[in-house]
Amino acid sequence: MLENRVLTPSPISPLSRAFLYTNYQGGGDNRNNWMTSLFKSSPYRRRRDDVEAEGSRSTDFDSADGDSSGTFDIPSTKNASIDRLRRWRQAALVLNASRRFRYTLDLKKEEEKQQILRKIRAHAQAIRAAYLFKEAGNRGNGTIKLPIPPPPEGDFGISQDELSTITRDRNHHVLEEKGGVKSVASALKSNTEKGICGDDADLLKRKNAFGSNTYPQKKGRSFWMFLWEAWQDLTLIILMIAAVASLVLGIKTEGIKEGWYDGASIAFAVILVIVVTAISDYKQSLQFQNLNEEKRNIHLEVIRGGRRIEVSIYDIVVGDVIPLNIGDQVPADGILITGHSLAIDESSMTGESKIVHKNSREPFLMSGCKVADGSGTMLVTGVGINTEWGLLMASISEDTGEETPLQVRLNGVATFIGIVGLTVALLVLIVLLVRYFTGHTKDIDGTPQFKAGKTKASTAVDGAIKILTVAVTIVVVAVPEGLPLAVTLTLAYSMRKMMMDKALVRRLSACETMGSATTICSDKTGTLTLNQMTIVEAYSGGQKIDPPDSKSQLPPILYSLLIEGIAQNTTGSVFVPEGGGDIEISGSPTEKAILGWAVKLGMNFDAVRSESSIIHVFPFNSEKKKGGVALQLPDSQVHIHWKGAAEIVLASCTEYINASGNIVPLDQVKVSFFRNAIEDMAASSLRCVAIAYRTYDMDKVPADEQQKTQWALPQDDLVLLAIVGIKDPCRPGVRDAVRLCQNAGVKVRMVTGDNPQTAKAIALECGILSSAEDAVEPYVIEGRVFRNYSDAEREKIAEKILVMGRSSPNDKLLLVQALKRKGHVVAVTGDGTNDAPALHEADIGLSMGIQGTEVAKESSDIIILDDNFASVVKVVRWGRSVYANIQKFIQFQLTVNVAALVINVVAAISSGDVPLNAVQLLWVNLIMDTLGALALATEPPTDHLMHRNPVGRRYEMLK
Ligand SMILES: Nc1ncnc2c1ncn2[C@@H]1O[C@H](COP(=O)(O)OP(=O)(O)OP(=O)(O)O)[C@@H](O)[C@H]1O
Ligand SMILES: [Ca+2]
Repeated sequence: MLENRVLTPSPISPLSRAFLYTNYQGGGDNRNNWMTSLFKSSPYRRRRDDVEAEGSRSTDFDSADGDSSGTFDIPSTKNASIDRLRRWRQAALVLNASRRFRYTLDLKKEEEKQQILRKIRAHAQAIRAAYLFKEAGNRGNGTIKLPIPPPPEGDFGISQDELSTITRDRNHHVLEEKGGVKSVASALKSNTEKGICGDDADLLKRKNAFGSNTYPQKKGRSFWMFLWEAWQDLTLIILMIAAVASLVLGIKTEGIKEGWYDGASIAFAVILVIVVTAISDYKQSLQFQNLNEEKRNIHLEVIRGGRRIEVSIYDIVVGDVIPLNIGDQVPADGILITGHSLAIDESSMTGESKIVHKNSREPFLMSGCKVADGSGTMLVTGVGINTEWGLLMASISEDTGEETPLQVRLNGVATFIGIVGLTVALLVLIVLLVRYFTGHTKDIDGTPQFKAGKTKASTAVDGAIKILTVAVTIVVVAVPEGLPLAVTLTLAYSMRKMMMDKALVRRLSACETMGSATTICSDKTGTLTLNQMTIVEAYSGGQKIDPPDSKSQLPPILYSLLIEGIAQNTTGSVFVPEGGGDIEISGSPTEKAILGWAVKLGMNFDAVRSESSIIHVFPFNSEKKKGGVALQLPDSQVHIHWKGAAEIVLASCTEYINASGNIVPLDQVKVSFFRNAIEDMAASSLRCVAIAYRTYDMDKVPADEQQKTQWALPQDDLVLLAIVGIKDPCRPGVRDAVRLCQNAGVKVRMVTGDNPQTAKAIALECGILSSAEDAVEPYVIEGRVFRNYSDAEREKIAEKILVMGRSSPNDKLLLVQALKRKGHVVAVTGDGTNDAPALHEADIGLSMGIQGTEVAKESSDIIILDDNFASVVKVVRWGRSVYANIQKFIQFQLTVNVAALVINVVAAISSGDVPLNAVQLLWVNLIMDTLGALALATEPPTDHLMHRNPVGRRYEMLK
């Protein structure tokens, strides 16, 4: 059971408190009903894109070859309509809908969530009050105590109520009255630049005054619920009736001492089945709850005491200053402090997929939304239950309502087998009845059991019931109830094991799909390499700087421009502890490498940053492969700095600063000098970044705030300042992992944003390319070339591509589509926000746990927690073992089922009696279905699995 996450009662506004008092009459339950009716009352319109979003995650279950042939298809597209799923569900003979489809995509729950959201928006205050009330009721153990928190302000200059009015109601007036975001920050004893001081006492004080960023979790279903559900199974109910009948019959015919055996052992068998099923289901629901916990526990950076530290989202407090970057989730309600081209996707909260630009006129940020573009910092003003997100999270229980394609298909198989069993049982029933009533069924001494006119009616009925019990038992044996159980068990087991291997499974179906993957398109940076970057080569002033951090080789004017560009044109930061100690550099690995180099060159980060002010930012993105910033200097000069992929930035340069500090034109000779330098560095697997700048007229800078946000920074006629080569070593073990994949028939392709030469060098290093001779088109291709092909051409060469360099996220998507059209089962890794489409399109999307953005994680099926390619390969292994185990289980089931059925049918027809009686059959079945499932489902994978070719899109389970 999940413990309640709220430790301290969150403070509530006077209004809510008034509400509590006026409504306090009947206790917690009333509140509950009132709330559910509130949630229920609005008519619900389902949004089309919601359905599609889910539909695209579900699979295409229509297949020409039915289940009877034993052939299965991995659906070729994720974009099957949800209706098909529905149809399929209705088509199956459902013995117990609730049990069988527990892990099915739960449309109703989705609808519920949307409704709740809408209601929350309308009744936020009232619902919050109701929650706190219910909480208090629960805590008080029946005796209801009203939560009267200490004065909410504590010793802060502003109350939660006022903060809520500002942020939640988007009230500009109150914000202005309070003196803007800076004054609000100081009222919260925070600082818009340095954040809160963040020691334990401070954090505690904030949690007491404003609550913590947690919400009461809806409790999962109890064990008794699972027991209750497990027992509502048609077969089990029939068996229960059979047990009672047998008990009555037995006692009547053989007396109380001996006659209870049969009935009781049937009953015992049934109880055992129910308990095992319930325990297994319950354990799985706990596992899913843990997984959800894990999924929600996002780690993010906050600025405390001027230094960036990583904390869990649950530890965010009011007053915190949080840097926001593209792909992040807004972790709490807040006000924007500074932002550049910041755009927020509010669709998860408002339901409209609209990107909202945030600036000083529209500074209110809502928890749970995603950063679609740009960057900024925010001041937290509301956490936990005081935000709409918190309320939403508190009101929905997240049961992973998913059934995987394999489960759905195997349900079909189970149904088919069930129908065969039913037919056979009917046959046996008829044969036995006919034999019995025609006097062909004889006792051991040879006298017929039934003689027309002589046998008593009650004896005849007894005889008929016995025959009926045999028939029922045959049905029960034939129906492989254990099959869905086995599949769920296998999936849950491999999911748990994958977790230990650093893969967090977001979608259960990914476990099985991964087993049939035929190709993996992997990122380079961070996945195949360590993502620990350092600058090892540098070119500046028209020459090579050796060693790269020798400041003396740089003319002063070049040095100061370079340092200015690096310090201002970055999303990272440098923290110098006051009392001495190691300098802390934070940011993306590339940024860290460049900042680290500048620090070694003698940069004083804070000092350089205070010398000029930022007018406008063009954030780095993987599409353009460069990022820029416009600076205003004290003398009203404007500098525009660019930093990005070396050959791209170099192409925009017309001048450079030479060794004596003069700006000189970049002639043909110098251009080829720099080009060669880039190629040399790339060939030794270095990532190349160029830094350049230009001056600009202040008059031409748009004065209007609105126009400025649209301003495209001038990006030509640049002056080259430096080109650096960054080393990012290959991960140890990647070479072996790649080889393992190749042996297993899974082709590994590298899709990277880096220079094709760099990509080639790394690909050779980790074995994706076997020799330098292979490193030619089409095996190695540039994103731009691939992009410009027609669909048909792309399809033709896609299979050959091993390395794609200088690719944009869209190229990745094109490659995935082409490969899928060729019939591949494609796994794709990605970390960036714009990798989301490719991750979504792929059969299995894998996102990176460390470097991955929230957006990428949400579009993925599996999160690789350690960003390591070797973990991806482990997932393949586990995926394959899912198939192997289910195959074994089906073989085992069929063997026993067929044997039992054949023996009984033959015997019934030839001798009128069955050699295996109901109790015996039942126990065989019991062991087979439950314990057999337990045993076979949890077989670990063997190395043998990785020497086979992948099953691919078509595979056979029953042969
Ligand atoms: N922060 C940055 N500032 C400026 N340039 C950068 C930055 N990060 C990367 N680059 C440049 O952009 C190029 C590619 O970046 P991109 O984000 O597309 O690839 P990546 O995602 O880092 O690599 P991969 O696709 O292998 O994971 C790099 O080769 C580098 O030259
Ligand atoms: Ca069975």
